Amino acid sequence: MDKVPVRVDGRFRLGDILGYGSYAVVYRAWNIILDDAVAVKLETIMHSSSVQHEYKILKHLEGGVGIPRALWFGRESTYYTLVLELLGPSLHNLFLAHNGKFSLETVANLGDQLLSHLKYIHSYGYVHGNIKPQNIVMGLGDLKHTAFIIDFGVAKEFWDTSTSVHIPFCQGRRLTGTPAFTSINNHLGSLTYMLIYFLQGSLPWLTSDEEKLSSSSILERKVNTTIEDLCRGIPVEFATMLIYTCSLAFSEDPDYSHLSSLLSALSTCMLDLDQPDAHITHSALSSNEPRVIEAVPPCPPLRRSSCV
Ligand SMILES: Nc1ncnc2c1ncn2[C@@H]1O[C@H](COP(=O)(O)OP(=O)(O)OP(=O)(O)O)[C@@H](O)[C@H]1O
Repeated sequence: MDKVPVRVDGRFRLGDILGYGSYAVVYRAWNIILDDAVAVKLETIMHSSSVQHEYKILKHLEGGVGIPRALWFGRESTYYTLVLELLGPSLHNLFLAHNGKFSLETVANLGDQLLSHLKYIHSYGYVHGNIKPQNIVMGLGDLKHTAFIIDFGVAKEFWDTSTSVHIPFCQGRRLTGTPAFTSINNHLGSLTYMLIYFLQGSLPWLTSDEEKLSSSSILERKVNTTIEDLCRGIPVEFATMLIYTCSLAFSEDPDYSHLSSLLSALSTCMLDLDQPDAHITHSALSSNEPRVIEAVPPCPPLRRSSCV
């Protein structure tokens, strides 16, 4: 990385690193004029800029719950720079801090919030394209229970606003997103995988860090994993969600309220990620015990494990 500037746009003084991505490094920074903390994302200048693309989309989505505010975009020395509102820890980091499992209430609450954010993003004609634990962060202060979706670097318009037509289906395109969580047929599949991952503590196609699998090996493992195996021991609602999202046609509008009602039935309390996450307690289970998957409900032929 080239020498990192001390200040951006004369007013944002850079501090420690908050996180790394494949395109950019994100710093905590201080707005010396407003006396306010912000996040600054630096991307080395190349031909096209993913943070510029991200800025454009965030401005378009501005005001939505769970959408980070974009404060400034510009060039600073050899970097494209995006200044964002400062947010809290990612679900990836919180998951590690909670010993690799979240409670059912936490997962259902997160799922419900994220469904509503995805519905909002969808209503503006975009798909996020990279839903994974690193790209969901919690807010700070009064917003500490609000989940935010970050990193719109590979988000795409699926709706041609000039013609009001859904983009056509194309085969043979390179995979965008992250192989472990990506769901080729729809973005809701990635959300469902992520929720299952939080409950199960892993996914069958995830391996230890040492064993780096290629995208095609991950895909093969996904195709060979049945929904029964993936959802064993967790409430049947997650299998229902997966079957539903897998059955969606490329240009079909998802029924968000159906998915949300599945999760609301499981979410009876506030999300609390501050405390170490207690696993589902006996008392929580005894009154309104969620049904775990024993037999998977019928699903459309040939779709059973096609949600890759
Ligand atoms: N607004 C923010 N406030 C606090 N932390 C943030 C913020 N934006 C990003 N981060 C942290 O920085 C990390 C990397 O950010 P981001 O995912 O946007 O980078 P990227 O280069 O686009 O990543 P990717 O490789 O997934 O495309 C995040 O996982 C998060 O921990």
